[in-house]
Amino acid sequence: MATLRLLVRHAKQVVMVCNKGQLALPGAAMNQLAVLTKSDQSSSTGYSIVVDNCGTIDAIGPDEEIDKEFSPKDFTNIIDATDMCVLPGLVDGHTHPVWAGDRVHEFKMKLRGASYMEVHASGGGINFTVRHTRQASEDDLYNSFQKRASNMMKNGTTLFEAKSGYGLDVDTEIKMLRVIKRGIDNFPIDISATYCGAHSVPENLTMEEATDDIINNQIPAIKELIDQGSLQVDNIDVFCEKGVFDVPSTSKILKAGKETGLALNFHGEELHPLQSAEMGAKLGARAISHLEMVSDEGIKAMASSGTVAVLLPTTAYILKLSPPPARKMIDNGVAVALGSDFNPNAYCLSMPLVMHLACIILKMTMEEALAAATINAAASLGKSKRQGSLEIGKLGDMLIIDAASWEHLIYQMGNQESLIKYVIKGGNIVYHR
Ligand SMILES: N=CN[C@@H](CCC(=O)O)C(=O)O
Ligand SMILES: [Zn+2]
Repeated sequence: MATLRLLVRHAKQVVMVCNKGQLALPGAAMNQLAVLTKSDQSSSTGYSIVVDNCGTIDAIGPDEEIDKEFSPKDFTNIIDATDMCVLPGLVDGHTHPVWAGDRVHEFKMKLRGASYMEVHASGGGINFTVRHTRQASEDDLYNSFQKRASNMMKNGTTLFEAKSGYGLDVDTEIKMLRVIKRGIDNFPIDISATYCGAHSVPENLTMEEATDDIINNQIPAIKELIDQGSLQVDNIDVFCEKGVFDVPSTSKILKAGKETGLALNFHGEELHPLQSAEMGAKLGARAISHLEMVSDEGIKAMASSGTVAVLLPTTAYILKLSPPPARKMIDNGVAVALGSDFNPNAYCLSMPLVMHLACIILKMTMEEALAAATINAAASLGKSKRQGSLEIGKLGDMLIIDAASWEHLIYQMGNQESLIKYVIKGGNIVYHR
């Protein structure tokens, strides 16, 4: 009877990312990754990883040491990773994966020069998707959500953040959160759920009325369903932007979410500098996304509060924005994470492509990009005690890639999923090609 779930052996490289139980890698630490590499001169056959029947990593080390302690007959599954590299499962810190109504027509408008806010102000953008999402059935939303999540998994994601926010009324927001809950209950990979009822001001309300509806109707209704166990919600989000929710309204909504037990994780400083990073840091936000326009003071405030910066290179790419100052953030000691920002404006489900874009557009090193897409993204979701690195005591969430070194996952521009041989969640093989 096998007492252990998985043995991966003979790996050429094991990228642990960190090996001292760090909960995040801020600033310069993002460049110091823990990597085990078999040297060509060594007589060793490579590195092994042992995952127990609870899905936890029990041992990592040279094959010869692991072979002394464990026997192949102890394992349900054994993977021969000769000439392959093992990395932690990727973590996507920011996605909008539940919606109906794609916006391919807006891509055309933007190519002709329309800005994101011009499209938004003319009734397109988020509000276009809201109209379609309100009409869609929960089953239809779930089916498309499932396809998107499975695409993320094939691209190496083992944990992702998923937002509501295309409902903007209590019934549709709850419908979206129910779709996410079905995903949490049924998908093999993990999901951190975010309530984002303040993603846009609904067409029939003012910002003040929308703020009031969120605080006095939506949050209490969602709290009741969380308490009954029919919803699971981890974070609260607001799109804090000129013409959407201003800083005082954002702060009120975030405080109401915090009182309900939700972690603060919001959109800030994307198109206009509003000092929302300073406000978020003061409120103890766990993460702020976008930050294209963050000020030096905002960066310092986030470094001191330990607020993770979730950067989204797909947005800067597709909207031709000046990118967020990633270098300045890292130089000032901020923990930078990455997200795909998958949404009908930025249709990207691949974290390897996001890491590639982070290197080119945000001028990050490959080490920084990997730290940002693993341990720091896990920290942005409060999950880094168990996820985001390959260490004893953490979950056996990993990728095995068929490449000469881990950097190939970032270096290749597109089609990186062809390198991914196995995606493993808690020691279970959830995808194999
Ligand atoms: N900026 C706000 N929200 C999304 C876009 C959502 C949409 O356009 O549908 C973002 O993070 O990029
Ligand atoms: Zn977003």
